[in-house]
Amino acid sequence: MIEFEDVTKRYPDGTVAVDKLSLRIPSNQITVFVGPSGCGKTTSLRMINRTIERTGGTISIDGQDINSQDPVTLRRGIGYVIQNAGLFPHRTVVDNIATVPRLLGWDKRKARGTAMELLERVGLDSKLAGRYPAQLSGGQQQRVGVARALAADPAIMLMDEPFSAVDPIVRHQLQEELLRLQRDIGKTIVFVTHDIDEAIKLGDNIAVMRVGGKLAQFAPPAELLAQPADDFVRGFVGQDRGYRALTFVHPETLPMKPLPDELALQDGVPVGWRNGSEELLPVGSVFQRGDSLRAALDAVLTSPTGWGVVVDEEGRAVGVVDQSAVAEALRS
Ligand SMILES: Nc1ncnc2c1ncn2[C@@H]1O[C@H](COP(=O)(O)OP(=O)(O)OP(=O)(O)O)[C@@H](O)[C@H]1O
Repeated sequence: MIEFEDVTKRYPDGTVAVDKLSLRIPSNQITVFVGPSGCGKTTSLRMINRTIERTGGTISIDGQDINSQDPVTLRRGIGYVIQNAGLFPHRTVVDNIATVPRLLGWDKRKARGTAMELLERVGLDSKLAGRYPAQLSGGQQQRVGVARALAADPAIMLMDEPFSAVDPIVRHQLQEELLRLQRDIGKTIVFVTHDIDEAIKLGDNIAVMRVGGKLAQFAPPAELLAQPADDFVRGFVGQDRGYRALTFVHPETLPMKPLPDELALQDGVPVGWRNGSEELLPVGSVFQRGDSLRAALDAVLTSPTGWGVVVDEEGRAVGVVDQSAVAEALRS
């Protein structure tokens, strides 16, 4: 656990970036700092690895005050990922990833071996190992950044707007990959973003901050959406929080109907809707039994027939739900 107790940062010019911040960041989970520009997110994050020194209060990791540790040693045990990846331009991908293990004194072969494993783990082809950062796409660079931060197997990862500089599709992929990776590695991740949707998607807990470096609310996303602490949080979470909250509703009881004849299948996988002409209409989005009500609603809204298709883990259609069933679930 990382604990902030009355932590303050006053910059030399008098700016109070963080003001008496107290919170507990649980281990092995993703905690997201979110808030408007200038609210002190980055400052809070960087005080954890002491790249910014606090001016008041205490920060401890597993009960030990970080000021009692040598900052260089502290930093080597904490992965750090930033926007635009921050890769060393004159080092190849594999050498970038191997940076911290090499600093820790691992021999070159072992460090490179680990780097190659990590390359695969973050979804990159081993062929990219010998390239330089400028020869990669933005999304690939971010993946290398994540691999580099993971190389020494730190218990903690700090991520400062790591996916902000890539286009929305790549961003979505990187978010999915991070969640997949986290299911395997279970690190204590502290993630900074100004995007509430990203916070809701990734966070086990979300710390909403307001300008002046004050904590407005610390809660799991479902609670934040259902019970914003005040008007500031309500405004920040946005008008459509009711719709977003459906992400956390898992309707176990949506009545499913048998597959209608109009649904065309190929090896059980839905490929389109028949409507009397040669061309099939697109299926729309599909969802699985355990998915959220948001996914079910999306499926019925994007299906040209109003039937949302339910699939199994292999993507094979198992039934459909109709709009009235989803509307009923929304009311309950
Ligand atoms: N070196 C510095 N000297 C003086 N003030 C600073 C310094 N660094 C940051 N600040 C100020 O501290 C406040 C918090 O900055 P910080 O970068 O932590 O905010 P942030 O929430 O991460 O913002 P953004 O989302 O725009 O990156 C801002 O008012 C900023 O101008």
